[in-house]
Parts: sequence; structure tokens; C-alpha cells
Amino acid sequence: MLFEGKNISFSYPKGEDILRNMNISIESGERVGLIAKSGYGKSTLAKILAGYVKPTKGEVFIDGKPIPTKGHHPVQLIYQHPEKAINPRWRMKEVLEEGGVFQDKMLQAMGIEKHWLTRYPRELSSGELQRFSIVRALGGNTKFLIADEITTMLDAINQAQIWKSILEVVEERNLGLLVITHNHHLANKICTRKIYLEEVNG
Ligand SMILES: Nc1ncnc2c1ncn2[C@@H]1O[C@H](COP(=O)(O)OP(=O)(O)OP(=O)(O)O)[C@@H](O)[C@H]1O
Repeated sequence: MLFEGKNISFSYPKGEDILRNMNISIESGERVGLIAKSGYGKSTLAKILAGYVKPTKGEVFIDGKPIPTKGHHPVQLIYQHPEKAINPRWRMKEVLEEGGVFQDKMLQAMGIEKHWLTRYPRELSSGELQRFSIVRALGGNTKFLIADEITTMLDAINQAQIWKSILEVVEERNLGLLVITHNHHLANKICTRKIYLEEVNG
């Protein structure tokens, strides 16, 4: 499968253009690092690619067709701040079910303890919450995964463990992965290709 953002431009109301005619493409099985300095528009691009925000110009395609707006979105975004992406009124089991049926082995791989499932988001740390948003994003219909600075709140050991588990799933299911980061070391370790947003933004 081929995932493409074509001629994407974007500006927030009353703001200047953040993205200008930029193009990006990712094939299944590729792990692409998207690197740019803070405030350059990485998270904005992530939201556009995952269908949360409509670009001012341009479109997002899978295999040459616009992505359907209904049903499970094949491109799933994991945010930097999980608390912004999780309904505070749901217990964690319901949060996970939003992504479809989840497997026990995924919970284990992400280091999620069974008794956390009956807790509310406020009863977990950000690192623990992030593990849930990763499992939710890896629901069965996901074909491409966008990880937007997802492990910045974790210590080095947990960061390595979580990335190892994500990469196992990505490889097993031949998913395409976009890793948004300003950490060159992480990108070098994980990615098969790197894109510098400053270079591709027109
Ligand atoms: N909802 C919004 N309304 C107006 N401006 C916004 C909004 N969200 C972000 N911006 C501005 O758009 C620019 C790009 O923001 P974005 O979050 O995409 O950058 P980023 O590259 O992901 O930054 P960081 O690495 O610091 O997370 C920033 O200057 C930001 O202040």
C-alpha cells in the first residue's frame, strides 16, 4: 500500500502558512523519520495525515484514492500527550475497545497491567496512559501508524522497551510507520529513511 500527502498547504486562522505545497509518501513496511525543529509544523502535518484536520490545500491518499471519512481510519495517530487523546470519563478498557478487539499479548508487550483496565485515565501516569493509546492505535484495521514524539515522557529503559514492541507489530503486520521527532538518535535507530521537513516544505 502507498500512503501519500500531496501538495499539502496549511495555515491556522489569521496565521501565516505553516505548510506550503509539501509532499510526503510512505509505503507499507517503510519506517520514515520526519524531523524538524520545534514549532515548525510537525504535529499539524500529523493531524492532517491522520484525517483530524483538513488541509487548506492538497489531499491525502491511500493507493491513489482519498481516505474514506467513515469507519476505522487506516492511518492512526499516537499523540505526544496521551491525556489529550483519551476520554476522561471512560475506564481504560473502554478506551482500548475504541480501537477494536485488543489482544492480551499486546497488553503484555506494552507492559500494561491487567488491573489498570478498570481505572480512569486520571488514575494513571502519562507513560502508562501512552501505552494504552499505542495499543488502541494498533487496532486490526490500522495500515499506517504516525507516532508524534510518543515516548518523550518515558525514561530510556521504558522508551526502548516500548519501541521494541511497536517495531515487532509493525514488522509482523507490514505497517508503514511515520516517526515524528527532533531526536536524530532515535530516528537513526528506528527508521529506514529520514525526511527533513524544512527541505520538503516549499
Ligand atoms: N490551534 C492552533 N491555532 C493557531 N496556531 C497553532 C495552533 N496549533 C499550533 N499552532 C502554531 O502552529 C505552529 C506549528 O505547530 P506544531 O504543533 O505543528 O509544531 P511542531 O513542529 O509539532 O512543534 P513541537 O516540536 O514543538 O511539538 C506553531 O507556531 C504553533 O504555535
